[in-house]
Amino acid sequence: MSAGQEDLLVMDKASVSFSGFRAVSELDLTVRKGELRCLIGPNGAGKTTTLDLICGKTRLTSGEIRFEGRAIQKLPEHQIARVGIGRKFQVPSVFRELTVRDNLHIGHSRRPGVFRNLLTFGRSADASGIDRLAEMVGLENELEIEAAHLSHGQTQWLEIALLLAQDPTLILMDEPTAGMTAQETMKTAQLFNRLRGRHTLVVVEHDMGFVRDIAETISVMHQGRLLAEGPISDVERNKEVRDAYLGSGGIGHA
Ligand SMILES: Nc1ncnc2c1ncn2[C@@H]1O[C@H](COP(=O)(O)OP(=O)(O)OP(=O)(O)O)[C@@H](O)[C@H]1O
Repeated sequence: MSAGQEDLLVMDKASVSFSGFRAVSELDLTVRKGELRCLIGPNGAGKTTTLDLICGKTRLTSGEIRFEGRAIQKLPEHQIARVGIGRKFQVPSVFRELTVRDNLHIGHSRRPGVFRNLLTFGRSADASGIDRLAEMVGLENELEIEAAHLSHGQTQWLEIALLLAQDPTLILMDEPTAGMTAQETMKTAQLFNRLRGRHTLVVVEHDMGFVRDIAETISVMHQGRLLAEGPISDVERNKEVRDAYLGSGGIGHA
């Protein structure tokens, strides 16, 4: 893909080696502003490592990562977060003993640092912002429930709301539907479709039904490299992708 004004994230021949093993190899990946990009591929393809490289958790061995035109690969992780890249990890970080409303209250403050947020806790509620966030993730009826009593899916949605509260320009998510019921997965697809265009998302997923419901462009990784990229119909037809990942039964059988 050629460089354009709307390119938000550009990985340019990004590589990382662990003790000589190339987990990501000369990866070129361009994500445009407002895009919802799915990253798929077999186990060990380098998908999580790619997210780690973007958010600065893992350092590039060679290559470059540009965000809004600026090279970020040498910035420390907290500064990468500050320039507008947010990552949702699988391990929940919600306050389990607090209600959904109180969790969102803490997350909603734009002031950096949880401790400062705790200091202002209860004094400067932005109720409408909290209600909007809760509605966005489908937790508007759970606002007074303690986070400890939420289902797995609801906890994940609260995590997403806490991330949205930080208003990152680019959101990275690793297997957001892992452990969810079929109904929760469906609701998560609806949520992602609501986020489409408002945020830029890079989502690593194995659940191909979910990918089918949300994806515009899919990037397929295999052995640290980009194997294919394009709309789901193109990716599904690609012989190399079928051989490496999807199998002969098509994308619904991955
Ligand atoms: N810190 C590390 N040290 C050594 N090897 C690593 C490290 N991180 C990842 N790897 C290796 O790099 C390869 C890519 O791993 P990665 O987790 O990125 O794959 P993935 O595509 O996300 O796989 P999965 O779908 O199973 O999560 C794997 O072979 C993994 O063992």
